[in-house]
Amino acid sequence: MTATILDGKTVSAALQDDIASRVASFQQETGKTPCLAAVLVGEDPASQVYVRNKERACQKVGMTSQLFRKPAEITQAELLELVAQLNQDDTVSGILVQLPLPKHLDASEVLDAIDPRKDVDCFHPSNVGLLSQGRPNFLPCTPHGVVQILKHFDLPTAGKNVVILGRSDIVGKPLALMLMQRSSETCGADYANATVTVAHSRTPNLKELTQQADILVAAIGVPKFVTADMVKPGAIVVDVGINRTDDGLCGDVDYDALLEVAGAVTPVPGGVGRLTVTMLLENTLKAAQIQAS
Ligand SMILES: Nc1nc(=O)c2c([nH]1)NC[C@@H]1CN(c3ccc(C(=O)N[C@@H](CCC(=O)O)C(=O)O)cc3)C=[N+]21
Repeated sequence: MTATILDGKTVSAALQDDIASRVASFQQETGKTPCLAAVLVGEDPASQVYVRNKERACQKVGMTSQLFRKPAEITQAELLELVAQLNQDDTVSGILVQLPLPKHLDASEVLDAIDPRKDVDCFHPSNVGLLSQGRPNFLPCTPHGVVQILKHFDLPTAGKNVVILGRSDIVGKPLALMLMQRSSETCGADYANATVTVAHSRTPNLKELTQQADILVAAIGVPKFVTADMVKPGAIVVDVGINRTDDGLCGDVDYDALLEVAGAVTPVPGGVGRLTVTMLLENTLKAAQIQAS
């Protein structure tokens, strides 16, 4: 078998066209332009790439973006002051504080300080709470990107066994919440109603578990962790990992080996990462709409 390649670039381009036309309508109706404020602390090279991709994507759909670059030595109080200022700024629709932050800073306190109406990452506890109750304000960007790829290729999750490797607050946990959802409130009934298992570093007999998965999502941050013997023939494999190794960028799955076993697989780069950025644009437009109403 040769797996279908779930190309995120096509999906992303189609969604960005749609977002661009809705940005244009929003501008006509309100005279305003959605604006993303990104805060980048320190010089982490991966973060610089991501933030640049986000700025470029904003431009592409007709939104504005403002980048606030701060030295790694910024204090907690100074960072909180910046967030407070962006909360107050009526020209700023969405606020993103790029993670990870330097160790001396308390990331939770900073993220909790973001106005929930501008929380385009969907990290604020009130937005996470609403998501868990099936009445989301925003959908978190990477999990929403995973769903958009599945949707584009007509791969519904309802009634499927989904195994998620990784329990992070950014990917594993919120994706599990979304896919186990009962009804159509989140991404539609076809993209909910899954039987979800979340596995992590303390899960025993991992291989027996992953072999049961109709849809396997890897979000653990270990290069090529998922090998061909862990995958049920014909399964859909979604690779959320982005690892910088000596051989270049690679995901959490052994992509080349999986092509022979899986039914479908997302590439890295050019897979989920593309959608993460696009769903951030979606949320920035949503934030602008919330604030305009
Ligand atoms: N507050 C916050 N929100 C985030 O959403 C957030 C974050 N912090 N910190 C880091 C992770 C990671 N992330 C990615 C963004 C873009 C690509 C992306 O553009 N990927 C492209 C290019 C990859 C590359 O060239 O490095 C691709 O996969 O094709 C990937 C990953 C957002 N994150």
